[in-house]
Amino acid sequence: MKRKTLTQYLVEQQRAEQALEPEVRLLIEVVSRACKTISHAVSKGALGGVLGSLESENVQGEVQKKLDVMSNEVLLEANEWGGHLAAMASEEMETIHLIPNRYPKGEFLLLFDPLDGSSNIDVNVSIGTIFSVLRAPSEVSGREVTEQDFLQKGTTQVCAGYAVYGPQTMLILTIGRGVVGFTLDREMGSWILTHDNMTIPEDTKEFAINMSNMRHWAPPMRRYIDECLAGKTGPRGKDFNMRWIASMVADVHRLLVRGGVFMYPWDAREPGKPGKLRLMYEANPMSMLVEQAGGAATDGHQRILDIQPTALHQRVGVVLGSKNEVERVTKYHHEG
Ligand SMILES: O=P(O)(O)OC[C@H]1O[C@](O)(COP(=O)(O)O)[C@@H](O)[C@@H]1O
Ligand SMILES: [Mg+2]
Ligand SMILES: [Mg+2]
Repeated sequence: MKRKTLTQYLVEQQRAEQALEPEVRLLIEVVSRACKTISHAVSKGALGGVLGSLESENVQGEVQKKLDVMSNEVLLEANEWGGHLAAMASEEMETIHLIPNRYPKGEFLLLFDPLDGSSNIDVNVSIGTIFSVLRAPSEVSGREVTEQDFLQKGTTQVCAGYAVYGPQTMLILTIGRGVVGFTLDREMGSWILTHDNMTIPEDTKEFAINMSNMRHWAPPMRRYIDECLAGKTGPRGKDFNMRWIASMVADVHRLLVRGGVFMYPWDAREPGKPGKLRLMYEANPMSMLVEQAGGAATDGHQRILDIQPTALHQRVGVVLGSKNEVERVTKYHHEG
């Protein structure tokens, strides 16, 4: 059986289903090409001179890795001239990146975490790129896009996805009609549709959380994990398994393939911050994918996609994955 390429899938969606605007199709193609370039650099590792850190810090005060900066540049460069975007925003840039005047402008906004899982780069563990596409508000025609234009709820995302650079390089995508996965065929240089309907089972026996933060969690979070750890003889009546890769892309990819619940909750290390992960270019795109796959995503209190952003680099607590587990964690937070 001949498998579909990403281009064939997108053209089909555009033609037969009227589910995809031509500009969004082209935009996805450009992002996917940039991810191929990043994947190539990742696979070269030390041979390509991409390992290690720079002297610089990003806006979040995190030391930048060479690959963080390189991936950011690849995405900016690839998307600048396509004519589909009004502006871009990235984890690695303090403020938004306007499309230079020498290029045509479009009506979409692209947000990305160019390299997710930075702490795993040098140790050869799966990392990725996360992206989200919004429509620029209609009033922007005739004026410059501002940061405010990006501050839209996750429910307004036009599409979202990620590339995971692991044993295989894959691109996982939603255009609001389920979740599909493509595997990079390196010889052909093509993304091939290999996972045509990714779904997350409602129940699971696997959780992902950084347990080293346990003493800092809020009581509802501790309650949930304590109950999981109690296993068969505890209140849940079953044994749980735990995984923590420390690359959100790889952890979310696992639960899109076999279910599970992923959590990076608020903790008391920095009580003023709602969480570690970023709403606009980590939590929102992943929440759209998870919901489209039949799962759920909350910040422990409310649906992530319903949160009204107030800042580009806003952080958020994250609980996402198998629906019944996410609902349980959220219920424990409501009970206090
Ligand atoms: O090291 P920790 O605290 O467990 O954090 C791991 C989390 O941090 C992140 O690496 C943050 O992403 P960046 O690498 O893009 O900053 C997530 O991918 C991951 O879930
Ligand atoms: Mg990240
Ligand atoms: Mg990153």
